[in-house]
Amino acid sequence: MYDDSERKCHPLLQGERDEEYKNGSFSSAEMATLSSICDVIVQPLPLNSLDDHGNKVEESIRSFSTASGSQYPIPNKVVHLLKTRAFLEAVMVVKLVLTLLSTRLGTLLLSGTLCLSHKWPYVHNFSEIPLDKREKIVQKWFEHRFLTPIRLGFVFIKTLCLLVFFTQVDKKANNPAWEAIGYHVDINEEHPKKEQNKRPLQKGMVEIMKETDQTLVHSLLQKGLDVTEELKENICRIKCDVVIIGSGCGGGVAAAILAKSGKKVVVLEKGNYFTQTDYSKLEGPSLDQLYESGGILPTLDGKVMIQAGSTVGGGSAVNWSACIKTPQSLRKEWAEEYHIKLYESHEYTSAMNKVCERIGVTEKCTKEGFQNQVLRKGCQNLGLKVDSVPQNASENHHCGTCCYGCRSGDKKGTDSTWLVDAVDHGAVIITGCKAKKFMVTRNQNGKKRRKKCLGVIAQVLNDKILKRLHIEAKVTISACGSLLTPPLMISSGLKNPNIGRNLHLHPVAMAWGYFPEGETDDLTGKSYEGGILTSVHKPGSDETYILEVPALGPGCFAGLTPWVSGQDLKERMLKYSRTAHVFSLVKDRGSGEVTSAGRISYKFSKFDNENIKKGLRQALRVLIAAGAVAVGTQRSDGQRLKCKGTSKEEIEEFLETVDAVPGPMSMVKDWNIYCSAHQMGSCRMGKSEKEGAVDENGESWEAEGLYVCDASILPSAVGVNPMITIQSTAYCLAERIADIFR
Ligand SMILES: Cc1cc2nc3c(=O)[nH]c(=O)nc-3n(C[C@H](O)[C@H](O)[C@H](O)COP(=O)(O)OP(=O)(O)OC[C@H]3O[C@@H](n4cnc5c(N)ncnc54)[C@H](O)[C@@H]3O)c2cc1C
Ligand SMILES: CCCCCCCCCCCCCCCC=O
Repeated sequence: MYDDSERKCHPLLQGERDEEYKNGSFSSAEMATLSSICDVIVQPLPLNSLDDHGNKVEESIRSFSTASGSQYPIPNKVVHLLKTRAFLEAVMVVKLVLTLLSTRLGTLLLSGTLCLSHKWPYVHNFSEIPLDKREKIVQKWFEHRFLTPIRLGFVFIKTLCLLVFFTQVDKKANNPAWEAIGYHVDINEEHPKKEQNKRPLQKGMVEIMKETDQTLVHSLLQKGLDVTEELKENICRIKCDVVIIGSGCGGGVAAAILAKSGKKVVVLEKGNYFTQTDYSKLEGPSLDQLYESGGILPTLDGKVMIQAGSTVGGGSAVNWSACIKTPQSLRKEWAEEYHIKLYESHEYTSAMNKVCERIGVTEKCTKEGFQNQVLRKGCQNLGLKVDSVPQNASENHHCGTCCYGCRSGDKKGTDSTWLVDAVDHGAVIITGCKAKKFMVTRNQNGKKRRKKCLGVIAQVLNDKILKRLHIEAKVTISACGSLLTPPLMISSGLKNPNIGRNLHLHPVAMAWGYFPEGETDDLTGKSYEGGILTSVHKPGSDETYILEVPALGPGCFAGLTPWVSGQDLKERMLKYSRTAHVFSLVKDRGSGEVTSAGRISYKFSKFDNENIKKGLRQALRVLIAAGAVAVGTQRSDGQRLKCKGTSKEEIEEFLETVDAVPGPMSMVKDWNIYCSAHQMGSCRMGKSEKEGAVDENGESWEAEGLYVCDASILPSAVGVNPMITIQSTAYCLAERIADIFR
């Protein structure tokens, strides 16, 4: 257990909150209904219901079996997440479900005869119905083929309830369910590598959350910035050569290259700055503080759960360290089909080499974790190619929690590489600072572009500071990532039709396999231990899927697990530490749109569905070949197969039933939720303003002096983990911008 005085992590990453959770716009009746739905999702079971076949049941399992999702503050935290993280329609469908089920008539409408009894008043509210009947009602709605918005409301409640239940922690950073599911987090684990410099970016850092109206200007002046204050308008005006919005893969590289070229660079980052000594390894607080929308970012139809980083270092601070160079075939495609000659140039090859060198890419880790062992063993047993995945970390890096920030300090995100170079050359990073609008005017000389960008207006994310920042710069670079660069450009009045379109997600379908301790001794460790993504199966150039393994903490694992009954969910979670996931990632031809923050629509193409199906079936074959005793998919009906003693024919028969099923909003009985951690293409490069939002130098076709240096400019989906491609592209564009300056 942890003694608070010893706690060594950032308060924001510790998790527990003292203040009461308010219920917002939900009435007490609706809160009672929500609690009774959470009571179904995480269901109190009879004491010996999770018996391990008569063996002595550990006390932790007994208390896990009786635990309920209705326990305070779980429903209240669900409401808090809905209010703070969900898009409007999600809140509306949940509100509709709760309002209806809080009345007898509404419950009758949604539940039919299951809400009737012989006792007065004969028709009951949902929260008054016995648990077994409530479970039947929820099961019915999960497979209801009509009124699918109502089903989506139940799906959102299920996902949030499970995420909260398995990620909430007490003041000692403990969760009562973790012992039962075999999960353990030691937040006080010493850093194997004594960090040389506690906060390597400090000398260039202005952290808005630590400033006040009285201190901000002084802090900015101290960093050598040209700052003037306009008291009447409450504006703090900063002048610099280059302002970069976003400190992730693209922004970090651009900041380093341009600062090194002698330019005064200001980086705006809406997230906060955390270093290895701040990270807690706690899933809940880390999702909340280090991820866009707290890690809860579904597409508008609920079909894809999206994750993107939002902290200093952006995605590179939370990603899984896979460093795969841009495939030669893709470089050829981008050069020939999209006419982006950069990608067939030596300039780009050289940039990739410099990027790999700067972020310390190593070829092969010394020891693989459980899930990567499963992938490797299954591929080898099937005679499939399986490669090691280069990492931007040392070869003996096995922290396993890079997805919550690398506490070992071994992973080389932009926060410990490119941004360090930038501040070493005078760059200033302003955190907790959200760009709201580019300052765009008509271009007087009108030579290059109709408009000209003069800089950016930013909001400080600290309600104790009333000032707004106006940053004037010769060059403005948007590096907000594919989900947020387009909304920023659109809210600044830019109209190029490619802005916010052609969004690619690399959709991921997950398969799982269970490997009981002691039954497959060659597969050691637990699902959440060791290097996250160190092996990959790439079937071949004509295929457009790859197989890899994910990092899933208990909350995300449970949130993605199909819920078929309270008993089944708890039985599945008891197997958490020895359940391996293998995902199939598709180089998508389908695409989506993101024209305002947090509102993402996306459509799978027929081609993508075919490849998802192929990849998912192959993932299941790999899991079976690795020796899983049971395998399954994330399909809503809990699609699975017991493998022991199953014949090849039975396996193939099962695989025939595996498909790329639609999402929860589609009018089908069985649906699936996919995932995405790679977003790209929503402001793609093009050889004309018809074909792209920016030109081959990354400059907006509409506004002179406005550039984009993030994944949004990529012409299409990459097909492999994109970090090297993004950083190398940013490297080339920043060098070109520096040349323009020269
Ligand atoms: C969980 C996860 C695992 C991944 N694993 C890998 C991997 O192993 N290998 C790999 O190659 N790729 C991986 N990726 C993908 C890779 O990290 C991303 O593709 C990459 O980080 C995208 O770079 P970017 O520059 O486009 O944006 P990001 O790196 O996302 O950076 C954008 C930054 O801009 C900030 N921002 C946005 N809007 C504003 C605003 N208005 N004002 C101020 N700041 C703003 C955001 O807070 C964020 O910090 C992973 C991604 C995730 C989420
Ligand atoms: C509340 C449940 C949210 C669950 C989201 C889980 C998202 C996992 C992302 C899986 C995609 C992996 C893509 C490859 C990442 C490495 O490059």
